[in-house]
Amino acid sequence: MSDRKPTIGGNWKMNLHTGDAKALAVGLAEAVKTDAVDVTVFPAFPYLAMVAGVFCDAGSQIKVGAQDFYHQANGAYTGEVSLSMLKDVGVATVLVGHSERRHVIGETDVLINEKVLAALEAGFEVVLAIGEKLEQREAGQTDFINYAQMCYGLAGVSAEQMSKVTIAYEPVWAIGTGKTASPEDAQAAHAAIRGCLSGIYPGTDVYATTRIQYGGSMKPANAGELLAQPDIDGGLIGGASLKVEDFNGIITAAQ
Ligand SMILES: O=C(CO)COP(=O)(O)O
Repeated sequence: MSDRKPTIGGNWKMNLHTGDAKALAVGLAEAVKTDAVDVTVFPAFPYLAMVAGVFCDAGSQIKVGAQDFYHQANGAYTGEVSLSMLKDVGVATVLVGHSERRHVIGETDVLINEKVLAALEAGFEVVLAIGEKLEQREAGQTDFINYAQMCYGLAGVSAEQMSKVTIAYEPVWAIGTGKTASPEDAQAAHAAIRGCLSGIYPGTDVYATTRIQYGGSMKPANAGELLAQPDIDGGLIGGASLKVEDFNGIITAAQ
């Protein structure tokens, strides 16, 4: 067991509306009482303020994060949301580089890096998601892809700023598919990611202090084994974060 505090995120993706988002937030505020795990949920933009308000009113420790943002301060960027707007509605954490933004929306490594730098500059906590596609795994490129996505994503990020960064390792083939990386495979990838961090930040303790979450079909039934691995410090959960019982089951497994 490392002394890194476990961190569990719930990525609600493009799911839920006012009624069920509120019910989920209220249910989580009632159910999640632990201080032993950092818990953050990532609702869709229209519900950020409402969910933050529910947690604030309930005195809950659960934090609210945004699934995306634009890195420019303001101006003519139709459809985009800035970091200062997010701060304004109680958001202090942002997700960057999720595979759905990389591979469905088409975000590049350059844009991902600009977002990471802007968010850290603005004082946000950043969850940088990385992970290989199935064909890359089958070609034996898992560690290389993770290394490359981290090198691009973290370019210009100082060792000091890394205290605000969490890495989320999400093998693309495991997301929403019901296929989870085995605890041994996930541990091997996480250990390699930690090795990359020691290469990117030589002579520092960044490799030891940075938290690395696993994401990809994590559920209460498999969370215990995954979270017991020495280099897995938490989870980034999609489907199972949409039900209080399932999400809280994973949080309980992380304690
Ligand atoms: O993409 C994920 C979290 O960001 C994982 O999604 P699932 O838990 O639904 O596989």
